[in-house]
Order: sequence, then C-alpha cells, then structure tokens
Amino acid sequence: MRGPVRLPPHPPGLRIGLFGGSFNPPHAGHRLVSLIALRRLRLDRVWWLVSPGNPLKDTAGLPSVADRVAAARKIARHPRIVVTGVEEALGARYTADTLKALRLRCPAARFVWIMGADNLAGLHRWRRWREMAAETPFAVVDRPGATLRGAFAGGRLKAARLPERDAPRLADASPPAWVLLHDRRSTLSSTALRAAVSQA
Ligand SMILES: Nc1ncnc2c1ncn2[C@@H]1O[C@H](COP(=O)(O)OP(=O)(O)OP(=O)(O)O)[C@@H](O)[C@H]1O
Ligand SMILES: O=C(O)c1ccc[n+]([C@@H]2O[C@H](COP(=O)([O-])O)[C@@H](O)[C@H]2O)c1
Repeated sequence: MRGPVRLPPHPPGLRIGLFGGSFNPPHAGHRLVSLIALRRLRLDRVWWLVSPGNPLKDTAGLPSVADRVAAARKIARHPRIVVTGVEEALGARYTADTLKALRLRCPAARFVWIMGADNLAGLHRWRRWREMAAETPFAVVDRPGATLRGAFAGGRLKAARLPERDAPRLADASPPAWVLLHDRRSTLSSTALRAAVSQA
C-alpha cells in the first residue's frame, strides 16, 4: 500500500548502491552480492529496494512489500545494508522512474544500480533502459548460469564498460558507465527456494 516516502539517511556525497529485487524470498545470494558491491565499488551503503512487482514477471501470489521487507531484514543483517520498501511509497514500478524519483529527492547522493548478470540479458526489455543507463552508473555481478553472450543491451553499451580494475571509481564515473564484477558466487535463487517450499 502507498504510504509516506521515508528514505534512509543520505548525507551529501554518500555512495549508495541501489539493489532492486523481488526478494521472494530473500536469500544469502542477495547478501553476498551486496557485500561484493560494498567492497569492490567502495560504497557506503547498499539499499535493497523491495519491488512492488517486477513489471516483466507474473506477480500473482507475490507477498506484500511489507512482508518481503521484514523477511529481507532478517537476511541482510549488516550495518551498511538498508532494506526499504520505498518504491511502493514512491508509486514507482519501473526502475527508470525509481531512479528519477530518488535523484530528485537525493540530488547530492551518488547512486549506482546493482543487478545480477541474469538481468543484463533482459535489460533491453526494461522500460526506458537507454535513459536509465545514460543517467545512472550500474554494476553487474556475475551469477552462476548467466552469460553475457547475447546480452543485447550489454552489446549496445560496450563502449561504456569499465575494466573491472576500475570498479572503485564507478560511483564517480559519468554515465553511461558500467562494470561486470567477478567474485565469489552463490547458486542460490528465489525460484529454487520457492520450489523447495512447495515440495516440502
Ligand atoms: N545468487 C545470485 N547471484 C547474483 N545475483 C543474484 C543472485 N540472486 C539474486 N541475484 C540478483 O538479485 C537481484 C534481485 O533478484 P531476485 O529478488 O529476483 O532474486 P532471484 O533469486 O533472482 O529470484 P527469482 O529466482 O525469483 O528470479 C537481481 O538483480 C538478481 O539478478
Ligand atoms: O523497469 C523495468 O522495466 C524493469 C524490468 C524488469 C526488472 N526491473 C527491476 O529489476 C530488479 C530485479 O528484479 P527481479 O524480479 O529480478 O528481482 C527489480 O528492482 C525490478 O523492478 C525493472
């Protein structure tokens, strides 16, 4: 349900990774990606943006944002990871809208979008993805089973890709700019966890 927009603290210059997801359910893979992003991108915070519903997914049976936020907080357990349901409060479902709204409200924060490599493959189907890539640096974290081959948007953005050694400066780079991070990997997925629960 839409409520007041309460943003986590964001003093000027704070380097904030925005990690959007369905988190249905949240798992240790989400936490691992966040820890990798914090360290490799030299971020001050990672905000988990619990989505009201991925516009490209069937959201029937998706638990409420409040329930997923509560579950995510139990998994995140880190002073620099902040779990928020602010997308719902903003009335934003498309990432381009979320990013625009956050930039308006936090003009002095340095935002980086974070996603797993499986999402890069479908990025060209996101609403206004070119605008999003032109306005916000983003980091793609390697994921078992995901391949960059055939990632249409990644090809279009080839010239904007930073070498991995430059990851620490991504938050300061002028977009379009992105980096692919190879690090520890987790085979966990929400799909597998939902399947395990339904079989139990
Ligand atoms: N094990 C993982 N390794 C790397 N990235 C991950 C991993 N799990 C999730 N992500 C990334 O986290 C973000 C949120 O993912 P989401 O909440 O949909 O979890 P998921 O496990 O991918 O769920 P589902 O299986 O339902 O698609 C996405 O950018 C996704 O790519
Ligand atoms: O804006 C879009 O068109 C869009 C399309 C697909 C996914 N997203 C966002 O990508 C993030 C990851 O989604 P998910 O379901 O894979 O966790 C989440 O924040 C979604 O809102 C956004």
